Amino acid sequence: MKLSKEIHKYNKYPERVLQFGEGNFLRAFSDWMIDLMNKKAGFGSSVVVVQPLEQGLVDMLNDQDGLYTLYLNGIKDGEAVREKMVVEAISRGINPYRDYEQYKEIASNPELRFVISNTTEAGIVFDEKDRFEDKPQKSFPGKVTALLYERYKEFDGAKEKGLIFIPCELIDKNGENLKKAILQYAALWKLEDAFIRWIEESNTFCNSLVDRIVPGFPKDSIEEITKELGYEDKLVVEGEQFHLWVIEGPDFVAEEFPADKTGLNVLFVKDLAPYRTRKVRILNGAHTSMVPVALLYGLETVREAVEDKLVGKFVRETIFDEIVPTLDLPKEELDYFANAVLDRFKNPFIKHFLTSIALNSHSKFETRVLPSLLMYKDRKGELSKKIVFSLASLIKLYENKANLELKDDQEILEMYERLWAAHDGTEDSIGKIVETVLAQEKIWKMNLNAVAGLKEQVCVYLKKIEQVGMVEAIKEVN
Ligand SMILES: NC(=O)c1ccc[n+]([C@@H]2O[C@H](COP(=O)([O-])OP(=O)(O)OC[C@H]3O[C@@H](n4cnc5c(N)ncnc54)[C@H](O)[C@@H]3O)[C@@H](O)[C@H]2O)c1
Ligand SMILES: O=P(O)(O)OC[C@@H](O)[C@@H](O)[C@H](O)[C@H](O)CO
Repeated sequence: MKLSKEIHKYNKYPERVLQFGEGNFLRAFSDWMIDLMNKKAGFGSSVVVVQPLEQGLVDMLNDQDGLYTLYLNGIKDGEAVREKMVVEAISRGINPYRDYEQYKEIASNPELRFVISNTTEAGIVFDEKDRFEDKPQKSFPGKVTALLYERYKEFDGAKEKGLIFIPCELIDKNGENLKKAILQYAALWKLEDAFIRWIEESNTFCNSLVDRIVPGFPKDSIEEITKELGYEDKLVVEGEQFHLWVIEGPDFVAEEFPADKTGLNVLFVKDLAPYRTRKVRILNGAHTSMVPVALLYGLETVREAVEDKLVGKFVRETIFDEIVPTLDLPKEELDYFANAVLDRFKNPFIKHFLTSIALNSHSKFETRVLPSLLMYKDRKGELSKKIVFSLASLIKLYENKANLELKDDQEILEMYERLWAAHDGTEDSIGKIVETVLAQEKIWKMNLNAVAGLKEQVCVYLKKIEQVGMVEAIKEVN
């Protein structure tokens, strides 16, 4: 028996929320919150989900009438808990590549008010190849611009039909960047000035920062879970208990989106920059910098990494000695956050695979780790050893990318292919590999060979890893 409305009755509300992205994160985060807001704060809104890519999960979602089971595992009020619930927020999913008319009709729903998205770091982009006539446009902002134009025409530019955007992509100023891309499309497609004014004046683009560890589908334990549930659910999603959503926007957003009235950890603020920097540098920075080291060490999950004697020490010292000193918030606050993050990493109920965090490691290293390396050098006048060691490990990790099925930008994968194939084991050859990787301005937004001493230090560590393997090499920096 599969999960569906036949076995789980639920209320559908007007579709007031449009969601781009049907991935694990939103289903374990904002959809869960909207479900609670419907049940506890009279929000009265269903979510219509649009699949941003041609391939995706909306068929599966529709097959289960928008329902899925969420497990929230972790520590709540000091107690270990494993809660499960069926999330009822989603009314249906649409694949705009197949059902464009259905997608277009969303624009003329007078009750629509919010747009939530998570299209990964790659999603909020302007692609000048997108054309107005495309059905649909390739990029997420292209699709939204076309939809907004439909809405603008349908309601004659009525001010109250503007939408509130709360993007969840983990990029700086996600709301502002989405708006910028939409305005670029409006200009590219030569849409009228009045439409551009309507975007500017009647639509609201909030920046937001999300935080919840969501490992996703529990592939390891799905058989037991199915037995426990008594029904089949192809969209089970697992996340931790901890959650934080920081939303930067005008006051009326908090009134209209009553997440903070339901005991949820949702903050409406005027400036989210400090929250973002703290989270991205400490939590995501620790994740990204531990991945190559822990994988080469032979570990599989985040928990194993922080609980291992040597790798755990490496992770803690990276955070407290090399990341925290580069941040500007009060030290006690940073230490408190960092300790809480380490506790979250040790969550015994969550299996967070290092290989899943490894996806696109290079762009993550650039945004989440490199700023700490550069700031540390600036402030202390020397290199942060552990972060540099992590960079050397990253280069080594990509030698055997096929073993771990590492996914990254194709150009990056091809570069490593060439570099490692030409490697003859000599110091010169290591130097060549390191110099070439550090020179990739497309990845690092600068030539890292310009950082004094960096190339030499990466070479030293890479050579050590080559010679003695990670289990011994990590002792160099511990
Ligand atoms: N999983 C977590 O713990 C977590 C926590 C906070 C933030 N995030 C953010 O969420 C993202 C991953 O989401 P997920 O965990 O739901 O993964 P997922 O693979 O389940 O979902 C990814 C979603 O992004 C869409 N997408 C992917 N590439 C796209 C592109 N180029 N254009 C438009 N849409 C695109 C997919 O269609 C899908 O809906 C990451 O970028 C991460 O920063 C994840
Ligand atoms: O989701 P990614 O792949 O961008 O990054 C991996 C993790 O660092 C990330 O998912 C964190 O668990 C999350 O950002 C916690 O809020």
